[in-house]
Amino acid sequence: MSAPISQNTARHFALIPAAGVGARLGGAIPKQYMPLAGKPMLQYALDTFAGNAAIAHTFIVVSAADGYIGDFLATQPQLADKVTVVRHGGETRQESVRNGLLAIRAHIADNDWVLVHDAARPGLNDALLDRLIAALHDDDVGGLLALPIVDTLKRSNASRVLETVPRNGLWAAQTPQMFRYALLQRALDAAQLQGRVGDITDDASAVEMLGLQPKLVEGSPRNFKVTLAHDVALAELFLQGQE
Ligand SMILES: Nc1ccn([C@@H]2O[C@H](COP(=O)(O)OP(=O)(O)OP(=O)(O)O)[C@@H](O)[C@H]2O)c(=O)n1
Ligand SMILES: C[C@](O)(CO)[C@H](O)COP(=O)(O)O
Repeated sequence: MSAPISQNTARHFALIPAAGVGARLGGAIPKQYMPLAGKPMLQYALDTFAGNAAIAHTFIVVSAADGYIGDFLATQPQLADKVTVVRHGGETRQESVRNGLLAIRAHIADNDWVLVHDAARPGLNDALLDRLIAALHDDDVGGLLALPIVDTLKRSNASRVLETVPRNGLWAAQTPQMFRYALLQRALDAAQLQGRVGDITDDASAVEMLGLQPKLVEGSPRNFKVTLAHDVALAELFLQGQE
C-alpha cells in the first residue's frame, strides 16, 4: 500500500467489517468463513472487489483473536496484493468500522471514497458495485445501496399487531455504504462521543446524525444479508446462479 498522494481524483477503497461471530446463524465457525456453494462466504465479496477496476484496495477488519483469516488468505494467492487484514475488530459492527478507518489512516486521503460492505452479503456483484459508484461519484454526501420495502408492515407487541406502519418512503439498507473517508470518520467519531456507536446498525446512520442525507441507490434482493440459518439455502441459490 502506498501513502496518500496529492490528487484531484478520489480513489475507492473497500472496507469489509468481518469481526462478527454470526450468533443469529449459530454455526460452528464465524459465518464469514462458512462455506456457501463451495466457497467461504467472505470470498465472494473479496472476489467482487478485487475484480472491479474502480477499487484501489480492500481492507478486511477482523477481531484480534481471529484464527481463520490467515489460513483462508493462504488459499487465495491472487488476492495477496489486493487485500490487507486489519486486526482491530470491535464489540459492534460500527466499532469495527471505526477502528478499521483509524488503522488505515496512513494509506488513504480525506477525500477518497470508502465502501463499507458486510462480509455477510455474498451476493454483491459487479453491476451493483458499478451502479453505486456511478450514482455517487459527484455526490456531496455519499450514500448506500438499499431496497424499497414492498411488504405491508406491522408493528407488534409480542405476536399481536399494534398498528400497520405506512411503507411509503421506507427502504431496507444494504451495503456497500459509500462515503468520503474524512466524513465517515468524523461521523463515527461523533457517534462514539455521543455514546451511540454501539446502537446504530449502519454507517449511514452516523452520517445522518450529522444532519446529512445520504443518497439511496437501488440495490438488489440478491444482495441480502445472511443472518439466520434459513438464509443459507437462499444465498446458495443466488450464488449458484439459480435465481
Ligand atoms: N463486532 C462486530 C460485529 C459484526 N461485524 C461484521 O458486520 C457485518 C454485519 O453482519 P451481521 O449479520 O450483523 O454479523 P454478525 O455480527 O456476525 O451476526 P450476529 O449479529 O448474528 O452475531 C458482518 O460482516 C460482521 O462480521 C464486525 O465486523 N464486528
Ligand atoms: C449495515 C447493515 O447491513 C444494514 O442492513 C447491517 O449490517 C445490519 O446489521 P443488523 O444488526 O443485522 O441490522
